[in-house]
Amino acid sequence: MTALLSVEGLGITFGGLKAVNDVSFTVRPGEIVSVIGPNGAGKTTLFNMISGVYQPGRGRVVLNGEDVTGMAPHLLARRGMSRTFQNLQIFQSMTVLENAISGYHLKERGPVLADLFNLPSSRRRAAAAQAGARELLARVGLDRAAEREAGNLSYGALKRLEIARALALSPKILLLDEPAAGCNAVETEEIDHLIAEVAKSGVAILLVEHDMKMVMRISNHIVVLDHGEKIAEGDPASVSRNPAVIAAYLGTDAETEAAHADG
Ligand SMILES: Nc1ncnc2c1ncn2[C@@H]1O[C@H](COP(=O)(O)OP(=O)(O)OP(=O)(O)O)[C@@H](O)[C@H]1O
Repeated sequence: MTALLSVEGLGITFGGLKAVNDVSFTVRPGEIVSVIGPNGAGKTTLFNMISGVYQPGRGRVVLNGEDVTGMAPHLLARRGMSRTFQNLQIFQSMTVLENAISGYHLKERGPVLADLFNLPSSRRRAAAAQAGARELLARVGLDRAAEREAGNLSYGALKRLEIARALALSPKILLLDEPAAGCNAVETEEIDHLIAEVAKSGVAILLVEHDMKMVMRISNHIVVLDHGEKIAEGDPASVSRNPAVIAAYLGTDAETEAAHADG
């Protein structure tokens, strides 16, 4: 199957620091690809370039055959790219349902006058958004919490709500920035299942995550960054055995040990 997303030689420099340098990889429909690496490796910066938050200094982002390098997030959303952020972007004082509905408004902005005068077209859009939002809440296991204030949800439930909102855009690819950060083991497992289910439906998933157990469990493919460079990529088993990866996480002693073990 051909790539849905191609990242080609992407790079950016901040005041002389090559935060990301010449990084390339691809993501296919239904595939779960994770980007890992030690703190400061460049994961979030890479995400920000792919999702149009930062303008890359070098390289290209190709989505579904179209060069979308540096394209604004709302234009990427219309082309099928949706993302969540490391810090929750939930409206705490709104209900769970209202939060899910807000995802639809990102996509389906109708004419302002129609909304202002509450015309039938505007009412139809609102009803469709509400029905869609309820379906999404069922999909992420929050249907029974629809009328609750979002601020009263557990952290894991808030993370799932954020994924529901991103799914309202009917993405072809979903970028998840640390979806399990701050979650306990049970909540992480719920998010695991949700991500796997979304991928199974054909949506490509690109993930940045620190929880290594989760990454190893759910990823089809892993890209490893260190100091802005891609130092390895492959399936979970090969990446976890890779001496360069072990060294990046644990220091050079581990690299020496791994080299001895291999030799
Ligand atoms: N806007 C910015 N201006 C200057 N330097 C930046 C900026 N954003 C990131 N950096 C630097 O770029 C490097 C990569 O940072 P980045 O946040 O992408 O790493 P990360 O792998 O996501 O780290 P973490 O795992 O800690 O979230 C770091 O050295 C960071 O200090």
